[in-house]
Amino acid sequence: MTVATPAITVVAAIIRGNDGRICLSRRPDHKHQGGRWEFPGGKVEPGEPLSAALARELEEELGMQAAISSPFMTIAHQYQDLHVTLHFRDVTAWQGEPSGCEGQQVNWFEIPELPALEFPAANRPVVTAITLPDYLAIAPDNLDLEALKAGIGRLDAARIGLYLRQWSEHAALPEILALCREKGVKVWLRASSAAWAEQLSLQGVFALHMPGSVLMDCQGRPDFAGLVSAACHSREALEKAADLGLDMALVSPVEVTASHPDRPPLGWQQAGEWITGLPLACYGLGGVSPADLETARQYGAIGVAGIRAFWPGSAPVPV
Ligand SMILES: Nc1nc2c([nH]c(=O)n2[C@@H]2O[C@H](COP(=O)(O)OP(=O)(O)OP(=O)(O)O)[C@@H](O)[C@H]2O)c(=O)[nH]1
Ligand SMILES: [Mg+2]
Repeated sequence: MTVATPAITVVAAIIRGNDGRICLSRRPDHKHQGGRWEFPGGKVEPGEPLSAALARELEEELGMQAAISSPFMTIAHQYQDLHVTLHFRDVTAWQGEPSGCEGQQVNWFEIPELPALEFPAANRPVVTAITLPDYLAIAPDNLDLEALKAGIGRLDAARIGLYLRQWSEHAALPEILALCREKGVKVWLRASSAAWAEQLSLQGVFALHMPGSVLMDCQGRPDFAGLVSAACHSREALEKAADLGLDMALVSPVEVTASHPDRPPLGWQQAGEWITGLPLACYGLGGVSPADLETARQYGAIGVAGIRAFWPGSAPVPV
């Protein structure tokens, strides 16, 4: 017999300082998930808008006022004793200096420090998502090596990652990865099979990306030290990616694309219904551009991806 556990809705803040650091607090020992670092926040009251709930919690817990927030990611998680729906929101403007009004420890951390901290189990996907770029550029097919290298040189590495769809078996791959490392560009590399992914020991690959067919054949999370993503065109594929414990998904096609004009698009509404709550950092792909980031966030994706609108052909992409 399964016993229903209580279910709560929580809103939590990703407080981003001007210097790029993130403000976290430590949960008091006696509370649920006590002693772990958390994104400050708390329970949403019935009928309360999420933004108002977050502003209230931040005033109560950290003494900061008029915090303006926007959606980043929603995760539903079943603890042994509690079901939580966590709405994580970005906070970039506020008044007052955050401090521990309830006696809790408060600290600012650099983003690369976050994955090593101890968080509640539900937080793993949002911590990963915070380390990811907002945009993912897919290198166009059939580029020659010089054009690829020139484009890499023009990528704004702080905001755009690079998916190499055609270069996994190319002799110049080590050279390309070395260039990306030098430029600080995070690289997603196509996994041609799950077995291939497991044999991979390339330096400097940030993430493995599995096409939909590879995901369907995959029996477990590939044994790869970096992050793993998958192409998902259905709710079932997203659930499989989540069940395998993957980190990310490229969800497509969100809109009609020039390359597949006959393929019916999902639309953001449908994509959002599939994505919201899953423990995966999702990028919307297909007929989208960098200007769609805010829309993507409204519907539960953390970023947007594509070829034409993202790849810097002869000039940097404005983001
Ligand atoms: N604030 C916050 N809560 C989280 C995070 N991750 C996570 O699983 N939770 C869970 O979500 C719930 C949040 O409730 P809370 O204890 O902060 O609620 P609250 O501020 O309203 O406190 P109160 O019940 O003492 O009034 C807890 O069960 C907590 O374990 C997180 O990053 N931030
Ligand atoms: Mg709280």
